[in-house]
Amino acid sequence: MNFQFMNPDELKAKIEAGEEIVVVDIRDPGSFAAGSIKGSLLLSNDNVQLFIEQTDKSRPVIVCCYHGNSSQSAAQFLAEQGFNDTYSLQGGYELWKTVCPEYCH
Ligand SMILES: O=S(=O)([O-])[S-]
Repeated sequence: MNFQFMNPDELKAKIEAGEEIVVVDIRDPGSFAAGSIKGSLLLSNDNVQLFIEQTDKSRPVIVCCYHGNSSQSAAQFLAEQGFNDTYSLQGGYELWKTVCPEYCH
């Protein structure tokens, strides 16, 4: 199973439709605290195992990083852990905050 790409407009549509998605953010905690996608959770080496164990693997997981590069390997990693529907957010948070400022906090 390989990851796919998702652009900010597609993610916004899923949020607005109330879809049961999981958005994870792999940036550093300071950046996450300064601004993140509404409803996202910070994923780090400290909590990734728990996340893998406790998350329904059929739910779509969207990985956010700074610019959409490192999220690709994280999305691939999660796909290899059994997640069936994983995505790398194109452009990362830097693009997200310009396209969807209403879904930032
Ligand atoms: O590699 S990254 O800058 O997209 S996190």
